[in-house]
Amino acid sequence: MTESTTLDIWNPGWPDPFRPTVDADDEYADLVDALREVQEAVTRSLPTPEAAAEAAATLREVARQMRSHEVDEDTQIAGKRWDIPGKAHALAPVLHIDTVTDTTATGRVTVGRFHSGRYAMNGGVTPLIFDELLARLANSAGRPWGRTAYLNVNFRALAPLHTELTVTAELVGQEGRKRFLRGAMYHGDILVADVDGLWVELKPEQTQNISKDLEGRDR
Ligand SMILES: CCCCC/C=C\C/C=C\C/C=C\C/C=C\CCCC(=O)SCCNC(=O)CCNC(=O)[C@H](O)C(C)(C)COP(=O)(O)OP(=O)(O)OC[C@H]1O[C@@H](n2cnc3c(N)ncnc32)[C@H](O)[C@@H]1OP(=O)(O)O
Repeated sequence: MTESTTLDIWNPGWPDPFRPTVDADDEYADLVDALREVQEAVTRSLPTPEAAAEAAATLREVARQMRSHEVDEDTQIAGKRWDIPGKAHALAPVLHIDTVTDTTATGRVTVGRFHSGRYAMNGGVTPLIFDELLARLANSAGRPWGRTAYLNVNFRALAPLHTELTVTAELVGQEGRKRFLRGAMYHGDILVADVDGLWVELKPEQTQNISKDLEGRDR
């Protein structure tokens, strides 16, 4: 094994982003945690053909079970649990939102190899994290719902895996329906990425499909 491949073999001392704190009796959140664990474990593995075939059959069986509980998008839980990091959506990195004021928000995120480019966070994942925190701020403090119009992300340094990163967001201006936000991601003192984003307040006819999604939103 080369030195580079040993760098990212699972280390029990790393923070574990795949098991966020949820109530033990919160079965749905636990299901999504389990799915995150599968995503990470599959990503990290090189199973034998037999083991791969066995795992594929097991996963297809789980998919079959879940299809028997299928609901429409208004009713699904994935992505709508505002009360837990990652909102119970297995693709989204588990972002812990610590503070949201009228004009600022902060959070923490740790990603593993599922979200890796190569030994660092994939460049498509960074905007997902910014979108989550900046959107939460853009739409907080009683502001009517707005939609992301742009997110201009600058990648300043590699974002390490298995390491807690801090994320900040700030509302820097408002002009009519437009809300301008800025955000940054840090590894310790190192600026990893920053972002400029625009949220545009929706017109009444644009909100028809989302009112149900907003139920349970804390702010
Ligand atoms: C994969 C991981 C997933 C994790 C998922 C987790 C959860 C998800 C699940 C459930 C979610 C739960 C709740 C969420 C509920 C709903 C919301 C989700 C929202 C999104 O996830 S969203 C996705 C990305 N988002 C889009 O899909 C936007 C597509 N787009 C549009 O919907 C329109 O485009 C819109 C509305 C943005 C504007 O359209 P409009 O017609 O209302 O606005 P209009 O033209 O009047 O412009 C007004 C003024 O904004 C300026 N302006 C507009 N756009 C600009 C731009 N790009 N650059 C510079 N300026 C711009 C104009 O220049 C004008 O400026 P001025 O007034 O000064 O002239």
